[in-house]
Amino acid sequence: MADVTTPEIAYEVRGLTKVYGEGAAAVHALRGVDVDVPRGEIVVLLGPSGSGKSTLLNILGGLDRASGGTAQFEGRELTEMSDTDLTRYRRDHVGFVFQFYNLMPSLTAYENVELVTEIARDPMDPGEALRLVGLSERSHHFPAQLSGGEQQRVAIARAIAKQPEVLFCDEPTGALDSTTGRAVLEVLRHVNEELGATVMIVTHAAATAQMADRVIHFADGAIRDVIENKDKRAPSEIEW
Ligand SMILES: Nc1ncnc2c1ncn2[C@@H]1O[C@H](COP(=O)(O)OP(=O)(O)OP(=O)(O)O)[C@@H](O)[C@H]1O
Repeated sequence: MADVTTPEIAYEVRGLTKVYGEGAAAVHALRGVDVDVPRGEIVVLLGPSGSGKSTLLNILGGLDRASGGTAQFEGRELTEMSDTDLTRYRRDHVGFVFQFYNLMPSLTAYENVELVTEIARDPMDPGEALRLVGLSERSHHFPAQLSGGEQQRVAIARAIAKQPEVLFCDEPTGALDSTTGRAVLEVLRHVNEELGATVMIVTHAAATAQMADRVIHFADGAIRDVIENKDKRAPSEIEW
């Protein structure tokens, strides 16, 4: 039975700002962002280049720090955490997938995943992570022997192997053709359903919004609107 005390909101963000640089060179990447991210949802962030999507993702993922405002993860204030606590938060609770896969070329798919499971608090078996992304057959291949889509699936396996509550994906299909990109999105949907992980995806591929529970539109460092998607589709049904 579900724990009734478990908060249903993964992230509660209020008045979040981020300024890079100072004085005349200052860039206001976030100008006061308010948003709630419910647990277990697929959330897609859309908006023009430079509108602040990655900045928000990086702050929520503990890779960067806000300049002002608050951001709570399940009731814990990220903006007030020490560097040590933020590192622990990153290690124990969140996984990242980027446009470029950042795999170790000298290690097999299995070993790339294992690298993370060796230091994780409650990891799944690397073989299980690779099975979840449909790559059991290629476990012992090196990155150079895998296609772009397969390499991205290894990167996803590596990110989910530590069983994160949240999976952050920044342009996960940016380097892939639409068919391969769709297969990678299918893996993300599978991860969301199988592990119950909240999945946040920054993308320029606006059609990705069709698979989201919630779509956040950014413009000029702020959220323009948040739309609940009542007609959520499987990636295989997305119209590009
Ligand atoms: N480390 C940094 N130093 C200085 N400015 C930065 C830094 N990171 C981001 N910015 C600036 O902050 C603004 C928001 O950038 P961000 O990467 O969040 O936008 P984005 O919406 O994700 O864009 P894209 O879709 O192109 O990835 C941009 O003007 C960017 O140039």
